[in-house]
Amino acid sequence: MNVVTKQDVGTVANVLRGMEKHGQSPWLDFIQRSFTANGSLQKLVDEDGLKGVTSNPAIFEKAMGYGTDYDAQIKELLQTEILSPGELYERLAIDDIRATAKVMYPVFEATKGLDGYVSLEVSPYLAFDTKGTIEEARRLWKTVGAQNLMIKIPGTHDGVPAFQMATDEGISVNVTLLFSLQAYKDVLEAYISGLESRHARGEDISKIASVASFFVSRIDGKIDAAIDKRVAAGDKDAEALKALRGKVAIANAKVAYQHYLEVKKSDRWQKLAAAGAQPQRLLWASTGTKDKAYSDVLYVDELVGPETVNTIPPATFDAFRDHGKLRDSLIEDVEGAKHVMAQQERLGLDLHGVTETLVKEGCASFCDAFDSLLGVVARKENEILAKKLLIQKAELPSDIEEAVKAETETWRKSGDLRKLWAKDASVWTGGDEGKWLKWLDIVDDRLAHVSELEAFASDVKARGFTDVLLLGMGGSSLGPEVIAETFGKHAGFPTLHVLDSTDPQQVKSFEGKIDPAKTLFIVSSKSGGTLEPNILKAYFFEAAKKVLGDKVGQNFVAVTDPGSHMEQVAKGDGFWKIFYGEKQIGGRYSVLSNFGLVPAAASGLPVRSFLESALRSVKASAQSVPPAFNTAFQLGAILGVAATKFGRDKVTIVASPAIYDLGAWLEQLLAESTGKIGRGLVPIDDETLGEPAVYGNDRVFAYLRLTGETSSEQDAAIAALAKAGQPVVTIDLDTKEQIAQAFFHWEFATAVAGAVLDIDPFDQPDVEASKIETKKLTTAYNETGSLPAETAFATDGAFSFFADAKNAGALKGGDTVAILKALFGQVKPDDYIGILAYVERDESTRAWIQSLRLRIRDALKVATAAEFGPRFLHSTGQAYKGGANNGVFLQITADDAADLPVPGEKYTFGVVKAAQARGDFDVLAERGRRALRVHIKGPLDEGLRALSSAIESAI
Ligand SMILES: O=C(CO)[C@@H](O)[C@H](O)[C@H](O)[C@H](O)COP(=O)(O)O
Ligand SMILES: O=C[C@H](O)COP(=O)(O)O
Repeated sequence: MNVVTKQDVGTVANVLRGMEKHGQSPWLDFIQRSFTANGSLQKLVDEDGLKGVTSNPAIFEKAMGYGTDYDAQIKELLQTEILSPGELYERLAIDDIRATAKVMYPVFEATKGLDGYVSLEVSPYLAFDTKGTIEEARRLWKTVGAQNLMIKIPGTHDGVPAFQMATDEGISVNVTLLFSLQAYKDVLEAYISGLESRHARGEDISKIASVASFFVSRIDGKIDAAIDKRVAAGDKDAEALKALRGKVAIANAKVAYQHYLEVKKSDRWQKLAAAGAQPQRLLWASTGTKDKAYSDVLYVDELVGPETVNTIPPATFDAFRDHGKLRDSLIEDVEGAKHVMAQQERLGLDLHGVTETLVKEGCASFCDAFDSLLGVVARKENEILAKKLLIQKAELPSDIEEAVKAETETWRKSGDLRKLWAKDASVWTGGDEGKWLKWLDIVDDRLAHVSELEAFASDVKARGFTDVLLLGMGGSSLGPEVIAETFGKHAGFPTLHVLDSTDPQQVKSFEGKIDPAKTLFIVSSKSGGTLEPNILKAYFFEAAKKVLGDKVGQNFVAVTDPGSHMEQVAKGDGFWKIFYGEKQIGGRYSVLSNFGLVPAAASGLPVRSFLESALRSVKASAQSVPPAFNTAFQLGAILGVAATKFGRDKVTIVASPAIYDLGAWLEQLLAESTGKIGRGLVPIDDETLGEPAVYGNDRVFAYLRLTGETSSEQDAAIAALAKAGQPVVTIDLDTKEQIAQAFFHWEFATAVAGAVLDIDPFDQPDVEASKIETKKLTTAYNETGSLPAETAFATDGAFSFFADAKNAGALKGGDTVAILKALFGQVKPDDYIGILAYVERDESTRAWIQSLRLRIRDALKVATAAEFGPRFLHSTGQAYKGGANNGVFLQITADDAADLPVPGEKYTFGVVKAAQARGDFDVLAERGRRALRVHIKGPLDEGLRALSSAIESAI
């Protein structure tokens, strides 16, 4: 806009100034930071008599989306605050609006509140949301805090009630996106009603200003196009149609203005006017000429009239200054305008339909502009924050990449990410998903209460505990385990151990690691009813009581949901503290709630900065981030699309050695969330990478890479896989602390993948099924003193083989190698093999299972899962039973060298573990899975060695 050139001064500005004499105020449909800052806006006020400014999402997109005007402030804000792109945009926009309001304030004062306004629009995403609109209008009104502000609200069916409420509350509003006479009438009615209700309460109505932004040129754009089409098609009314070209928009505006004049005369209005009310002026918007065949000032020249505003885009402003003409055009030939309106109707141009379409398109195009604006802000934010955020890189074959792009665009158009944040279950199956989404807000919530956790940490330190032993399963143990394994011991704090097994040997080993008198026990169970933490609590409580006597409870802390059985137990047993979880968060999404934070604090992890790191991830996935820029969404879309459209359902998790245990947490999240109703993602964790040749076409590789401590073998293997055309997503963590970000990132991605898979990612129906089977068996044991008898279908030396009738039939029998051959012979390409070992999980068994799985993978070229029972029952077990039937399972049980009693029960830990294995197998069989159980008699290490060599011979 050439407003600052010298020769313009005092010469050609008069036509704009002259508008005032005709009762019309020229406003500017434009905002830009540099334009305000360098005095250009002031110059328009001084020289052209500019009386107001409007903005909209498209205007801010142009202002912020290009150039560097805002970069310095973005950097400055991000240095001290953790903001989402939406929050960042708002801060920038509000500063612009405030600066503009300051420039316009003298006009506001001089015109006694008639002019001098600057408009700020509510988020375009709220155009069909009354509640959201009024809330945002209130918030923006308060935050900007300028008398000469107008909040812009779209005049949609849902916007109008919000506008009425805002008026009633004393907020000045610019109602935008008005195209039809009827919509305008509704808006004026709402304005009057809003003023009336406020006046009836005795409140001042004289300070409220309002304009109704009636869009002009877009009407001609649509109507003219329809005319041209019909004329080209040889319409019989071609001449009459041609005569309407470029006429309907102005006629429509003139007729609307007549309505304004009539209402002003009404008694209703007169009463309000007497009480000091200001009329709601019509504001002509969309007044830039689009059709080059018309005058470039058509929609200014032809709409001049008293008590109106024209918000003019910069180029039109310049053009009007140069060659605009002033006359009272608005009230000229009103009959002619009515005739045009009647003609368009007679000729079937359907102005009604056109205006409805224009409202929808107008809302959609403001959303598009806002998406693009927020995308730019998100990109700038990512560039500035750089390594403070996880950095995700996807290397995808082109067909998957295209499909992910299409999925992204579907989500952008549907606004489903905003629905996800609004906890709208329609994003998934429309079931009760909305009740399980508190994890979206938990980081903010915990940060607000972080001082409680910090106080707990100092108390733990002060009490001088040497160890913390957490007793829990799945969602209650895996997050704490990642924290323990990743961060190790913090100086001055106890060492954190996590016990999630009923294997008697494993329980004993943990008991051996601690001194109960100097140990803080954290009993962790969301439901409070899970068997394992209850019996582990019973065991260690009794053990600790032996040394601590009546004070034993003081060494125990519970983390549980309010009202649970565990809460009662903790109260009854005089636990030192009870920390509560959130009922609206499922176990596997609970790591950033007290379930992860309490053990983290107890072990000395600085929870505040951990949570602040997590908050960065929350903000990076916020509802304001368009899907293309939301990396957690992208991850979820890749996993969902790769599984549903390309048969790549095995998510192979690779993690740098220092953060290796993230995979254990992640496999629960992915498997339990998605593996159900015959579909889902199968996580493959900790399977050392091989040559590209050992993989089929059923995988996606997710590489969690700690940049300072990478493994060159992993890097090379991943590079080779990407080169070979395997889909690879690499997520770089700059610090270990960023596992906090990874937690939220993956939770969000999993929720998205669940939506793509069209499942409920928050239930776990099949985990419950095996819990029920186990319960039946332990109850039977308590009643009869033994587990129900079972018969092996074959035995061979130290091995006995068990299966249901169908599996036993398929495996036939014979010696160990023959049976194993029959089992592995059933494996097809794209299947996976699960080794499910109910033995102590220690270094040597982990090394054993790892080497076995790799031999199987390399021989059969299928994915392998290496799991320990009963731990995996609360994790991947869900997918094995509920997901696709593409798993082949070898369950391993063994005689326990020694057993341990469970205080207060007839059954022992060994019995529980046996019941769990049998319950697990029964459900696998019942779900038609290919499965075999091998039981090892005698010394475990010998049995495992013999089993390995038999498997070696069988594959
Ligand atoms: O509604 C107001 C002012 O109240 C304007 O900012 C309005 O949004 C703009 O005039 C239009 O969006 C511009 O429309 P167009 O020139 O793109 O058709
Ligand atoms: O993943 C959850 C486990 O099944 C444990 O559940 P819980 O925390 O209710 O004891």
